[in-house]
Amino acid sequence: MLFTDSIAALSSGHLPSGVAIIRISGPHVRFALETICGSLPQPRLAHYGALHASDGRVIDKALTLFFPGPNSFTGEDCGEFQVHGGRAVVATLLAEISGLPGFRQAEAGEFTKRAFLNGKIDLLEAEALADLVNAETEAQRQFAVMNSGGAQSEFYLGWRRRLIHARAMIEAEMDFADEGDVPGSVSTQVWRDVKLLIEEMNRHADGYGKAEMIRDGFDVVILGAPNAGKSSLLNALVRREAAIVTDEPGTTRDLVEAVLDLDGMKVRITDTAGLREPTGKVEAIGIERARERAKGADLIVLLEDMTSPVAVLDIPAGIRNLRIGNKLDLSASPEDGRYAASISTKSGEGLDRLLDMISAMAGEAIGQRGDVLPSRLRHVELLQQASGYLELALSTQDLVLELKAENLRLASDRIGKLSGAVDVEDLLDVIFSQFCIGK
Ligand SMILES: Nc1nc2c(ncn2[C@@H]2O[C@H](COP(=O)(O)OP(=O)(O)OP(=O)(O)O)[C@@H](O)[C@H]2O)c(=O)[nH]1
Ligand SMILES: [K+]
Ligand SMILES: [Mg+2]
Repeated sequence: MLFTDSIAALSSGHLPSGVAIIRISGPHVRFALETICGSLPQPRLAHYGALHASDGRVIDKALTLFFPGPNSFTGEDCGEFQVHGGRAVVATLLAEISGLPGFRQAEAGEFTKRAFLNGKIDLLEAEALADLVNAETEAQRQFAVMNSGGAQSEFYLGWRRRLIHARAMIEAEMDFADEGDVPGSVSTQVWRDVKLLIEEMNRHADGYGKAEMIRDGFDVVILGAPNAGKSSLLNALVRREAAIVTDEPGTTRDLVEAVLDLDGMKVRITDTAGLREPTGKVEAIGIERARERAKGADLIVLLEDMTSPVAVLDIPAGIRNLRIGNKLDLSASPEDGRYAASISTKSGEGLDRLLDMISAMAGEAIGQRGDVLPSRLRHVELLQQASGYLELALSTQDLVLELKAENLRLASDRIGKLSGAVDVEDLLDVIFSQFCIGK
């Protein structure tokens, strides 16, 4: 695909910064570089020199790079100005570029969109690039870098090949059938593989929860009676005063959430109102929120003050929990078998052990690093549709081969939409608008 206009944007972060990178792409890039640098830099070699405005003023001395298409990120001619990251420098240069014929400011994700439309990357790789830009933890980075390198694409391509093969076999069988000679063993093998594919697709789609956990975090909710030390625990784990602590029971009313990077995994910790018979409206709502919030947790930490234990036992079913004893510094009998761990938020004793336990549980829930997982709800929906068509292909009456073949085609079409190999025009705006400007 050829675009007739050229785009420009600041691709580096907030200003002022040491260096700012302004990126341009499109058919007018050569002209822009010649005009602003005085001459076209050697392809892919940094050129150092003054950048000039149209009235002859020097804008800055900068490094300029030229990446001729099609061997560039977008597949078009691309350029990069690495200037000093002052607001006025960037504003002047951007205004200068925008004033050149054919240029306009890029929209969010437009460089990546052009890369996709020019066949440089597929849709899964584009989505993974967005994830890479947004990655905050090591697990997120590893997941994104693996997929931006094509791991997810290759995985689905394998399925698509098997489906195309199955369809070819069935269509061949249809031709044989006209001649009254049906090689039954071939089709038995094909349907066996289709059945296997359905299982593989469903299992893979189930992995979305793990991808969500990598992106949104492993969700830990602290529950316990008033004054158990829940807010103190949250503060100790995240090492800042995220929640108010007092010796007054019923201090915390609302949910207080903080995020932790634990061994490269994002972990969300939520402090809640102490559970008891509420003494007023606000506390009643707070306790209701605590109970609601706990239902969606990946792990509940049940905290008890060991010097006056009040066990909270009516926790939501089916969610893992750790019963933890607090105020070890005041406790006479620290080796209490009721608790998975004994801690003191005051002295810090036992906190590392608790963090190790949470980390192990998060690691187990997230699964092996390097697993290929569906990373968007879009993927899960297409996978479910594909496996639905395969179910239909299996269940359609044996003799209607045309129907079976059509359902195989629809399934492989859905898998093709994952990478954008099959028409996805309607999706593009949704996907690329989630990017930042300049990417
Ligand atoms: N000695 C000792 N005191 C603690 C410890 N942890 C918390 N406390 C104290 O216990 C009191 C209650 O602590 P909070 O963290 O507010 O307890 P909470 O469970 O959040 O209480 P609510 O929000 O009212 O439900 C405060 O006075 C804390 O300083 C501990 O490990 N040792
Ligand atoms: K309190
Ligand atoms: Mg509290």
